[in-house]
Amino acid sequence: MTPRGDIGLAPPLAARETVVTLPDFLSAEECERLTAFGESEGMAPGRLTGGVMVSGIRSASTLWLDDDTLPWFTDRMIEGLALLNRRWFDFALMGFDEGFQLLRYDGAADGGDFYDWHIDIGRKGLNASRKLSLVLQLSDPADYEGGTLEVNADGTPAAQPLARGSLTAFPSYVLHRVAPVTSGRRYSLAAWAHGPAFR
Ligand SMILES: O=C(O)CCC(=O)C(=O)O
Ligand SMILES: [Fe+2]
Repeated sequence: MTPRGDIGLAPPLAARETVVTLPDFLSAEECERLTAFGESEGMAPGRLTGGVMVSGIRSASTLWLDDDTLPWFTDRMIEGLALLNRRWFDFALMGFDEGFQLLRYDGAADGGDFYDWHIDIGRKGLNASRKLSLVLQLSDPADYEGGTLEVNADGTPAAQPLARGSLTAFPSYVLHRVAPVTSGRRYSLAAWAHGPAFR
């Protein structure tokens, strides 16, 4: 029977994956450039998500970067996104419509900064068109304890690689969290590729 419509016509992928990490996406020196930039601009502490106060969901300091803030970094992210999407996701994507969010999680023995279980797709504005989430590990894992990014795609939380400079990608409808940082300081950067609704 001849398939109707475009079913079965997806381009060849390396594999279909839910969570993919590119190790060594950035060098240690490039990670340092990003965190130093964040500190020079000032990172605002807060418990914000989607511009709304949601006390208890997230505690972290943040700074938004526009696509023209650090052009070298934007170029790298576009390259990384193209590679990830071509090889593993094959989503219809338009771009990084909301820039990039630099995050700082400060540790405390009695419960430091964290980001509790959530998905990145929201109901309103740009949050509604998020499709692929990207998380960049900017700290040396020796600099903090706790703070592991866990992704729960199949009922079991899976700890993602901590290595500095690695880039982890997963669909924005997948549950994930950052465990509380119990000592030291962890920096990361989150980005979202947007596009037309899943169908
Ligand atoms: O900091 C991280 O590792 C993840 C951040 C995150 O999940 C988010 O900003 O939506
Ligand atoms: Fe998230």
